[in-house]
Amino acid sequence: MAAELPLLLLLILVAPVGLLAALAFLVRPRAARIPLRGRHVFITGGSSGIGLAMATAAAREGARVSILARNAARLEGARAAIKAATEQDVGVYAADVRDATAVARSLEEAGPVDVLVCNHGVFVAKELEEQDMEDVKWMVDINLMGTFHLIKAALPAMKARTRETGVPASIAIMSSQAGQVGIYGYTAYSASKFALTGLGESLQHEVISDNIHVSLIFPPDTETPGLAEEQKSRPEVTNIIAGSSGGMKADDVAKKALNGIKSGRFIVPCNFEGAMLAIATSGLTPQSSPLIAFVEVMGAGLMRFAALCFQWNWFSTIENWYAKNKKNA
Ligand SMILES: NC(=O)C1=CN([C@@H]2O[C@H](COP(=O)(O)OP(=O)(O)OC[C@H]3O[C@@H](n4cnc5c(N)ncnc54)[C@H](OP(=O)(O)O)[C@@H]3O)[C@@H](O)[C@H]2O)C=CC1
Ligand SMILES: CCCCCCCCCCCCCCCC(=O)[C@@H](N)CO
Repeated sequence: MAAELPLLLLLILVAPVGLLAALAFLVRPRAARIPLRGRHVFITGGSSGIGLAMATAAAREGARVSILARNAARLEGARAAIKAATEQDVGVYAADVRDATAVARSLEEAGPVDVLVCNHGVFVAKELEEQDMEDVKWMVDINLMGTFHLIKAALPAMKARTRETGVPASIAIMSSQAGQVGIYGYTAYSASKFALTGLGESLQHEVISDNIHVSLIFPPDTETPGLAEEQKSRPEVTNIIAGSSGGMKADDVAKKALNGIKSGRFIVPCNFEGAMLAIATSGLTPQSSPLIAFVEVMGAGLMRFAALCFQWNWFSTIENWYAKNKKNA
């Protein structure tokens, strides 16, 4: 036994190092640094909440920032706020992401983009039975189809630009933790956000040869005008389950998002629960960091167990709430 002890210690030490070395060789796409200074960052939904926080932070880092949203007055308000905070002037484009022609026209006017942030998004939480099909379609049209319109319009010039400069570019897509796990009240919203993962994974394969990195960002509940509006009518059960992940401020989400973009991360979690969710849902997602890949490989079983505990808790919440409110009596 005593003779085997050094051997055992060696194995315990060597195995992880060997795994890490294997992962350093394996992980794809290769890690990249995507600078912001002096580059054109185009942010949809940049007039409010997370988008406005990202636009402000990017301007502060010396990027040339353009923002797109529908409401022209709110856009001008955002432009003035960013000017006051950073002394930088941003370009504003009034368009609805559902209108492919208007989106293309805005991108044409704004000029080639280095970092495209598809952040626009709408959400109304309701049980599907209570939700009108118009609202379902509205969320899918804006959150999913709008993102398609943007990427289709921006991609040709982005590719030409990376070919010309050799500097990597980024397409970032704002998802949500409700895009990693379906929860009560979010059938339509979750569907629109889960779909963005399929879009992003496939797109990353298609654009990697052009030195373009895709990032999917997964925030928890974040203090924004959008959340304040949502909370006026969000089902109580949704509030409780969404509370499993700690709320954040828009500025902190913006910082996490921009750091993820700059380091070319495919999956960008924003808080501790988000990091756990990312491991639990890592599946076949691209991964450029050997260290995070190591945590994913080692943590998989444990995170599955944690996930089952969360589901147990959520189903208990639902059961108790229905028992108390006699919904099915
Ligand atoms: N806040 C939260 O709790 C969370 C938010 N998210 C996601 O983050 C993103 C931003 O959310 P948040 O900051 O809260 O949102 P806000 O509601 O505060 O802002 C939404 C922005 O999107 C724009 N927008 C909405 N619809 C359209 C459209 N059809 N065409 C163009 N622009 C549009 C709005 O401008 P206008 O209305 O003038 O068009 C506004 O600038 C969304 O994708 C959301 O799903 C993810 C997780 C949590
Ligand atoms: C294995 C470990 C599991 C870790 C914990 C999981 C916690 C999940 C909570 C999901 C919260 C969803 C919030 C959606 C916010 C949003 O998008 C709306 N505000 C609309 O914008």
